[in-house]
Amino acid sequence: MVLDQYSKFVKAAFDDFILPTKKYADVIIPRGGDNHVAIDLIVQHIRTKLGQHDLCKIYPNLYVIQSTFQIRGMHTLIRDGHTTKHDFVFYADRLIRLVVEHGLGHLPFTEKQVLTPTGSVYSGVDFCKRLCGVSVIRSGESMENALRACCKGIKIGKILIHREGDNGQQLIYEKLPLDIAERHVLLLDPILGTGNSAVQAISLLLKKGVPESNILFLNLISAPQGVHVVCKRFPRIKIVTSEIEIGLNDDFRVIPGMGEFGDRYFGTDDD
Ligand SMILES: O=P(O)(O)OC[C@H]1O[C@H](OP(=O)(O)OP(=O)(O)O)[C@H](O)[C@@H]1O
Repeated sequence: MVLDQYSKFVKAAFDDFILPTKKYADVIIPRGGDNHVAIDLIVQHIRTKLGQHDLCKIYPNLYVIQSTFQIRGMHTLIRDGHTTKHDFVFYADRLIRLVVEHGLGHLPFTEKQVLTPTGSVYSGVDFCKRLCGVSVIRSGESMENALRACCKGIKIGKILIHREGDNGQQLIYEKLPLDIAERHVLLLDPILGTGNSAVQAISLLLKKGVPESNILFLNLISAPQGVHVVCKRFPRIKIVTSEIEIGLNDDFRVIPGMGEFGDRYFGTDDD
């Protein structure tokens, strides 16, 4: 029942977009009992969605992939702390594949005509050829398979950045294709938190001669703080993400987030 009202509420809030959400929630679902928790969750969700909408308006190079119930379902599973490693990897991989495919859609293309078996001409496009991936070790490596599955034989470079809290970022290791400056670069890291790791990684790519507009940063979740930091500093890079988060906690971890992505994906957590 509450969910039904919630759907109507979400639709109305988005249709009108000007409704003061909390007040509206109070009117639709009277407070009291379990509804109190439901309202808070709804308000939190709407705030995130409205914030996401605002961020995309502020930064035209930020792309949040269109949400569907399948995508919400995948997020629900990978964010659930009780999800098994096997399921976490399976659903993270599904989401990553979607983000990668979406990201590739932002690459330039050339027009191409082909002759179909019926003898007709099909006016299509040719894929952008000069590409490479760069994964931020370690979590970014989880995105390499999806990129390889979409781009046959793609070169993939690596960057290792040591992270401590909200600062202390330090570049430890890098191995990049020698001709990276002539390529479009798909930067891979599932989490954008404070943005400090991304700033380090992007700065290195720029130092190697990659034009800012040739960088596409692909991630699963982005905290608004990280989006502000990256988009303000590098206004020409594109960010493709699947969800915008509420923010960061006192430890500079993304919330609601999904915990330590690398540990959960590679099975190095304690469980
Ligand atoms: O935006 P930031 O605040 O810099 O945080 C994001 C970084 O944190 C995570 O890596 P983590 O340091 O947890 O290492 P891991 O990939 O080895 O798990 C993530 O994969 C990013 O690289």
